[in-house]
Amino acid sequence: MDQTLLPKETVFLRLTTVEQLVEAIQRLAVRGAPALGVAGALGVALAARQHADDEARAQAVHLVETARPTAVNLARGARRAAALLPSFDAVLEEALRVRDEEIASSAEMGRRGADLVQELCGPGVRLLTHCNTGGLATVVEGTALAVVFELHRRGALAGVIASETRPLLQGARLTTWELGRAGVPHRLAVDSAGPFLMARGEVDAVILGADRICANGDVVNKVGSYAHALGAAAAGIPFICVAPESTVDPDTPSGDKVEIEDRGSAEVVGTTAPEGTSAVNPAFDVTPASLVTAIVTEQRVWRPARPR
Ligand SMILES: CSC[C@@H](O)[C@@H](O)C(=O)COP(=O)(O)O
Repeated sequence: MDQTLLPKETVFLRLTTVEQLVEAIQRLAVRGAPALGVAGALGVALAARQHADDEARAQAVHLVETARPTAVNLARGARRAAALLPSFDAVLEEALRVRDEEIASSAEMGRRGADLVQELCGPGVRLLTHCNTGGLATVVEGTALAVVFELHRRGALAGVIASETRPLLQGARLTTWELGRAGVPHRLAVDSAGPFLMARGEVDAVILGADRICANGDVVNKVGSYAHALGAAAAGIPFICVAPESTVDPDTPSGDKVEIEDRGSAEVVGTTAPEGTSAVNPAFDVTPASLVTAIVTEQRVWRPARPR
């Protein structure tokens, strides 16, 4: 589904070449870390079908792997599938396995995360989430939103505040769309309202996803996450990250080693600032492990802020 057109239009994309896939990833028609992992693996299947020549195929795989730099899932999914080249059938099978694993992980994260939120916050919980972490960003259900949906099914959720997520509004456009379809009570807030709403006692926990979790527990996620983490710490409420093991990157020791995608001026300046204004536009930020109450994966609940 072309995520840039939501919520106004639901248009399905049929991507048949590596170049089309890379373009869709770069303009965020396909986005979200686990979904990028699946897309990366499927992209290698496209490369296998498109190119008989080893060098051309390797170049196509490189294009897929590096389409966006921050979410570890993309390169990881592509490399996993590429290990089975040149067989198209074997690569496709592996790509579909990546997809199926993400579906299974979402279900398990939903259960584990909901148990944790209920343990930390009790009944009738009010959550704040950032960016979009539902089925659009994964395959089905999601990461942080899988927890939200599970809490809703359990009758344990009072409501969700979705923060807009400037500048591309994944929260305002996509999270509200997914919450609305699932019948989850929600309200939209501008990003900068988050810490104040927490200070005013309107939020019991912050819950969001990740694009990369470093070996020390630093969480790299959509820009704005760090401000919510600071707000949560000041308000004394939990800050919970939900992400599959495929987003945990033991090879990156800490957040300062991660390449943060800068998406350039145009999408920030838009039509509001004077023509010619240049912008700084990091798409992600780093929340230090010391501010993270818990990281929930399909396998464990990791509390990186606690001394080991
Ligand atoms: C389950 S997705 C978690 C993250 O990938 C999500 O929070 C995020 O930051 C996505 O960024 P995006 O730039 O929209 O791809």
